[in-house]
Amino acid sequence: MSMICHSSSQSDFCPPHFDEALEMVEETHIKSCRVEECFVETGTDSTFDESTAQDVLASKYDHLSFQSELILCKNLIKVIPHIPKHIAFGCYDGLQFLIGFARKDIENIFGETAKRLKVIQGRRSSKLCKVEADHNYHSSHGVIKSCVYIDDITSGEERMKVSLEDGRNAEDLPIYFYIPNILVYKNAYVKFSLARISHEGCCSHCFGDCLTSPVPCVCAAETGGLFAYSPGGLKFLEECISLKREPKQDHYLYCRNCPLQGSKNEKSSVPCKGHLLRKFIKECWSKCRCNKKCGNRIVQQGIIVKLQGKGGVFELEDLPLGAFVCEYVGEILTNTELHERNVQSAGNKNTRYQVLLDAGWGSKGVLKDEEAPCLDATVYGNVARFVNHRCSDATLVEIPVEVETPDHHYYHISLFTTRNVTVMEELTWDYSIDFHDRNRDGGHPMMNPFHCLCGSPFCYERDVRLLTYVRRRRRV
Ligand SMILES: C[S@@+](CC[C@H](N)C(=O)[O-])C[C@H]1O[C@@H](n2cnc3c(N)ncnc32)[C@H](O)[C@@H]1O
Repeated sequence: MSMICHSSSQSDFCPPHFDEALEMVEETHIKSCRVEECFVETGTDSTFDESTAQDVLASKYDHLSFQSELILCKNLIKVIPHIPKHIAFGCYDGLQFLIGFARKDIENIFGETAKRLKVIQGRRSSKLCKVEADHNYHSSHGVIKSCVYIDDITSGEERMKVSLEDGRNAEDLPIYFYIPNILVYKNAYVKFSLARISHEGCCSHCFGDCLTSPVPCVCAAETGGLFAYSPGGLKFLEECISLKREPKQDHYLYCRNCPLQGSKNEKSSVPCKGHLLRKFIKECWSKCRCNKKCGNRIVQQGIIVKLQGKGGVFELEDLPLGAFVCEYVGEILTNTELHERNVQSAGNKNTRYQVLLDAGWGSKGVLKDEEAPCLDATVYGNVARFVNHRCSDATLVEIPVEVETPDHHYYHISLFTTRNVTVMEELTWDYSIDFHDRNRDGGHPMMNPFHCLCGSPFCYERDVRLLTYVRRRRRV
């Protein structure tokens, strides 16, 4: 792992403190892989010789009492007179820093020295966030693959930081804005507002924590009198998982003018492929009388687990079966608006991150296109937009969760673990793609078609490839 700190457009920039760097590495990497050596390389984009560079370094770190650290970790610091500009563009008075953590012997390096380093207190105002490099960098410790590292993609919007490492060049990264909660775009109509409170479906007589109440409250009615978040609720969760993995024909609703097929074809003659009708969770909310800390308020609290984006989303701590990971957040828009948006961006090969909120169509009927709400996380979204697809045995399952309204047309797509997940396991979600569809977007026209690389033994596309192969062989 490497980190380059740069001062571009930061007037308050100050170089990172060692303990901050160590803390960050501990948070993001030590749990997942053995960090075995810590080294610091400093350099300039000017032509300082080694001793001048060292002097400059010492003077720049003077106000951070870095000099003492410099002595302490003399054997860890290597001064290279010149770090190429493209590795660390932007610099601190011509001085650049590359702090690296390589693998060797964790005990030797993170033993005494690290302990002492951690004791040194310094200013913590440096922005230890973006690692940006255009090319692989040949440091004295080997090739450090260039990557973009963002310490917190949520910019403090979530309670937990979510870091991101991406092997692409900074300019190749898709532009998006992090939002922790759903935002409504233009015409979408979501039937709830504080001004329109009715007590329908909320526990207006409860107090304290509903989970400890001897009688299940009104909100638990949706889950058959069982709180999904209580230990007994695991049964409910398992039902949700098997409904998703082994749906029966009668779990599907087939509509006459399917908005999903209509969004692909101007004049839809393609029959509906069916909308899987799901089980809902209803959370207590502000309209209820229970305490804000009531155990039946989980999704609305936001992310509380440690996540990292790295070509997918990874878990930085062990999680039990049924843990809430995150909500799929995006812009809410009507199916008509989404269709218009897709027509305008036709030809644009960027990944789309769109989902139709159709989990409750059976109970309330099918909405017209200009009413049916969809989620689009392409430009505005949260960490869930980075979750990759895995066929069948994905580590996450989506469950519709009602918070503000018992109306099944608007809900929160909430991702829960389908089993115990260990640290640094990839979190995946079955997008419900029909890989048998020759157009490759039949089952999920709101996502770009792709060839599945999930590697699951139950990979749907592998089955399709196998079938095609067998058919071809038979023809020969
Ligand atoms: C919601 S995004 C997932 C995050 C994406 N990997 C990223 O970094 O932005 C969906 C896209 O990721 C890629 N993807 C996700 N799961 C995949 C899989 N199992 N096999 C191949 N590509 C996948 C596809 O390009 C898909 O359109």
